[in-house]
Amino acid sequence: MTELPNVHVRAEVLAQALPHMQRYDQEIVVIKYGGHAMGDRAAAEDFAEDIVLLEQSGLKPIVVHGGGPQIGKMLDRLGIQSEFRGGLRVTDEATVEVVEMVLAGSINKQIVGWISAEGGRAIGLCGKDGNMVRAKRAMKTVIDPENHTEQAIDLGLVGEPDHVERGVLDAVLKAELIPVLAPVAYGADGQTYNVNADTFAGAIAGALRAKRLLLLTDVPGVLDKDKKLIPELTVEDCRRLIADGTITGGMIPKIETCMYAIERGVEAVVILDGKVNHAVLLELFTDYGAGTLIRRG
Ligand SMILES: Nc1ncnc2c1ncn2[C@@H]1O[C@H](COP(=O)(O)OP(=O)(O)O)[C@@H](O)[C@H]1O
Ligand SMILES: CC(=O)N[C@@H](CCC(=O)OP(=O)(O)O)C(=O)O
Repeated sequence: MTELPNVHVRAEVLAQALPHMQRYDQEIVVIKYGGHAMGDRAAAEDFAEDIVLLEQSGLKPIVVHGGGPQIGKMLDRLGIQSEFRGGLRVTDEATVEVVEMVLAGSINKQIVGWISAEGGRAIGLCGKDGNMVRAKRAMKTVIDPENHTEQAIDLGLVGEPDHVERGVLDAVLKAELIPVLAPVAYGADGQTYNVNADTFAGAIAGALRAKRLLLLTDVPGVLDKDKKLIPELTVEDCRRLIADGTITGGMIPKIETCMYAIERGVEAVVILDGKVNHAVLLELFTDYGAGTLIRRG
C-alpha cells in the first residue's frame, strides 16, 4: 500500500470521527478530571481544548474535578495533618475549610479559565450551588485483613451524595454552557461535606443517565496483580478484584463509582490515563481509545 502524505492521514482521522460524533450527538458525557491527571500547563490546555471541541461537536460535556494532591499540599503548608482510609480523606472542621477553598475556589476557577482561554463558555459550580447535590455523612466499612470482619470507620465530614437536583444542570446545559463542578456539598444538617470527586461524578452521571462517564487518572486504567492493563471489566469482575485485593487505595472509590453509575443506567464507564495528550478526544472520537471499559456484563 502506498503511504498517505501526512495531511491525508490527518483527514482520514477526522473523517473517522464522524460515526463517533453521531453516536454522542446531544448526549451527556461526564468527565472526571482527577488531581493526579492535572499535569503541567500544556496538558491542562490540551484537556480544555478537548472539552471545547466536544461541546462544539454537539455533545454535552460535564466536568467534575478532583484535587486531592493539591489539597494535600495546602494542608501541609498550613501544618494540618491528614490521613486516608479506604481511599477517602478523614476530614475534620479545619480540613473541610481547606478542601472547599482549594476545590471550589482555586482549582474550579482555574479549569473554568482554561476552558475560556480555548474559546469555550464554562460555568464553575459546586454541589451547594442551586442545591444541586445534597450530601449525607458517609458510612464506610473496611475489611480487617487479620480476621476478615467488616469494621465501621469514622471519616468525619466526608459526605456521600444523597440527592441530585438535575434542574440546575439542565438549565446550564440548555444555555450551552459547560458545567465545571467541584465535589463539595451541603447536608440537610447544614454541614459542609467533603465528597470524593469520583463519587460525586458517579452521582451526577447516574442522575442524568449520562451516555458515558470518563474517569481521568494517572494510571493507564485498572491493572492486574502483574501491573498489566485490564481492557474490559464487568460489575461482577470489579467486586472480585476488590475482594481479592487487586484493587486498593484511590482505585476503590473509582470502581465503586463505576458500579453505582452503571446500576443507575450509565451505559459504560472508562478509567483512563488523563496525562496522555488529548486523552478525552482519543477515547470518544477515535478508534484509539485506551484504558479500562466497565459495563454491566
Ligand atoms: N488495581 C489497580 N490498578 C490501577 N491503580 C490502582 C490499583 N489499585 C490501586 N491503585 C491506585 O489507585 C490510584 C488512582 O487513584 P487516585 O490516586 O485516587 O487518583 P485520582 O487522583 O486520579 O482520583 C493509582 O495511582 C494507583 O496507585
Ligand atoms: C473524601 C475525599 O477523599 N475527598 C477528596 C476530594 C478531592 C478528590 O477526590 O480529588 P482526586 O480526584 O484528585 O483524588 C480529598 O479530600 O482529597
